[in-house]
Amino acid sequence: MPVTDSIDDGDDGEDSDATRAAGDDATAPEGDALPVNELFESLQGEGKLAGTPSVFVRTSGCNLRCWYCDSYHTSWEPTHAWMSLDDVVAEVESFDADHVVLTGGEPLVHDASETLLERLADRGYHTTVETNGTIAPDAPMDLASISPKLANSVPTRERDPKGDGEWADRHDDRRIDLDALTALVESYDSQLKFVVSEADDLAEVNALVERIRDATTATVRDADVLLMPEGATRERLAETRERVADLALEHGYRYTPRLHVDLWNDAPET
Ligand SMILES: C[S@@+](CC[C@H](N)C(=O)[O-])C[C@H]1O[C@@H](n2cnc3c(N)ncnc32)[C@H](O)[C@@H]1O
Ligand SMILES: Nc1nc2[nH]cc(C(=O)O)c2c(=O)[nH]1
Ligand code: SF4
Ligand SMILES: [Mg+2]
Repeated sequence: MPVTDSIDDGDDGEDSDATRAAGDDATAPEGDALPVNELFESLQGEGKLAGTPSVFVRTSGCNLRCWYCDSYHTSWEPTHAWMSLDDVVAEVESFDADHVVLTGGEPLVHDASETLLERLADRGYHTTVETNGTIAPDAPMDLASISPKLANSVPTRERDPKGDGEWADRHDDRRIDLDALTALVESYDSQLKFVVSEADDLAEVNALVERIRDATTATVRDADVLLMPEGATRERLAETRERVADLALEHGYRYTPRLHVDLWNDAPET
């Protein structure tokens, strides 16, 4: 019997866009497997571990639609090949790096991501999960790299890469889940990595950090709050990064570069 596609955009029964765009590869195989958009070795470009040689496993499928998403083919038009977890682990092991970054898309929409994290932990890898913070998993990870989405991410009609604004309300309703954020910061070593475009974004960053602090007994230090300039290309980063660095200084948060964009612009597998 064919196995139902498990790419989940978070909609019960409404994942047909993700499924169709993936073509023949859309059908999940039997057994533990993930829809993988790309798997490569690079330097971690973002966050506390920036500069660390790492293997990146990028899954396809997301429950949000940030207008600026730099991984368009995992969210707006997901493409992938299904890989068994055996093959994912074997490919990870073919590289020298001892750090693995599980990203997407939103990797935590897939149950198999939890199994993959267990298998990587068993093999002694340091794992980072890049997540939008709307889903709290039950799996080992060494760093939860949480990127809660601000209002500046909403794909309004003017900003929607597909032009119709169809996702705006759904994205806005889903982008902040305080319970998931609280569970993540309580369960894991974590960083909160906000994509910032304008000075006005900081009021929302400050308010959300305070809400998270009020909701948890875990300590969220200013040094765990990172401001990352919005920009998928060198050209766009040249417009945002100095402003965002100044905002980090002003508010006492950390600034994180996007090393991979500085080095390799928007090339795939970097
Ligand atoms: C493609 S996302 C995948 C993981 C997860 N869905 C998330 O959003 O955290 C990886 C990282 O890239 C960031 N990102 C995506 N597009 C960006 C852009 N245009 N400028 C800056 N950061 C961006 C996200 O905020 C996240 O930290
Ligand atoms: N080099 C590099 N570092 C990254 N850190 C987080 C990334 C991501 O897309 O999640 C990423 C990425 O795409 N490339
Ligand atoms: S949550 Fe992450 S993968 Fe999903 S659309 Fe936003 S940036 Fe892209
Ligand atoms: Mg990236």
